[in-house]
Amino acid sequence: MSVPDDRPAIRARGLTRRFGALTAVDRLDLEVRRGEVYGFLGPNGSGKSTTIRMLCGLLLPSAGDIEVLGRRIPQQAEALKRSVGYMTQKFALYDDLSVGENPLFVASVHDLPRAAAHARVETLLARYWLTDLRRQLAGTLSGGQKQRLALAAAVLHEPALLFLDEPTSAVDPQSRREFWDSLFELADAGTTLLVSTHYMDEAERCHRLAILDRGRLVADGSPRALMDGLPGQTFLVECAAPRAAQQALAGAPGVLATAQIGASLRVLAQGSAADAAALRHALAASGIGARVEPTPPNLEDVFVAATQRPRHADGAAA
Ligand SMILES: Nc1ncnc2c1ncn2[C@@H]1O[C@H](COP(=O)(O)OP(=O)(O)OP(=O)(O)O)[C@@H](O)[C@H]1O
Repeated sequence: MSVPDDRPAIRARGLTRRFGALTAVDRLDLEVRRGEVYGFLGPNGSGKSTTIRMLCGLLLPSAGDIEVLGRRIPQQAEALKRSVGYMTQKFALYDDLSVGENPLFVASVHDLPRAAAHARVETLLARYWLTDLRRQLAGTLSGGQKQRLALAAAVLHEPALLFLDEPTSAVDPQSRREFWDSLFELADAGTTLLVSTHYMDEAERCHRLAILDRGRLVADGSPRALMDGLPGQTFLVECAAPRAAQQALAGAPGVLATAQIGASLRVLAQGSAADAAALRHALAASGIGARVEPTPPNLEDVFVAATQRPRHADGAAA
């Protein structure tokens, strides 16, 4: 199905999903352009999977409007089946079918003619480095190999739009990088991708992304725009006791957010209210000697600021 050029691949307005008393997704507005790699970043339970499942037509919204590839969801979800692919962190293929048999089975579900199915499966096994493993049972593959096979199955019917829900959470760093190279190959060929992740380096690779927190969209834009739009100044604090330093700075004037990264601490502070000297002073008052230097903001800072501030604002820590 072709989509008119001027229409986004995904548009959602006021998207909401309640489970009993819990509002898992809260009045979400979203727009994903055609051909872009769009990221969903958020803490555990922030509503990423629930949103993706509603956009795919797998879960009914409690409220709101969704349009995907020009079709209204959930009303026209059936008509979208052929244009959309879906892949989750959980391996959804058959452990006791081989690497070659799994995508052939998926092809039969999509009613692909036999000869075309065989040709397509060969192409995909080669593209995702699975040809030599074709006779191996899927259940015996490594995490990275399983994800490549799952990707092959998800794109078998050449969907215009692919949803990926934390696709790399069970794979090693090198496999994660290779997997993302494959995602960009798909995007270069015109596929729109919406991918949720916990990993900052993956989010940074997206063309644009949305940060979710407790079901709400708390920031969206390109990684660059989000970093440039961060209010205040970021500081790197290096000291022997970063945890104690974090506690000492938590209530200090002008400090918006803090996050311990390895042995150091990143601090987001309001421009005029706190500079390096003021932070050093606040630390010294708690008996902590530290090196404090301004540092360029990164996506982690954006994430911490976006997901910490509302908690301070309304006092409703999850
Ligand atoms: N079927 C369900 N019934 C009741 N509550 C649910 C259901 N599905 C999700 N939730 C709740 O909705 C909230 C959002 O969950 P969701 O899985 O969408 O978050 P997530 O951001 O994908 O989390 P994670 O990163 O851990 O996968 C959570 O509090 C979760 O417990």
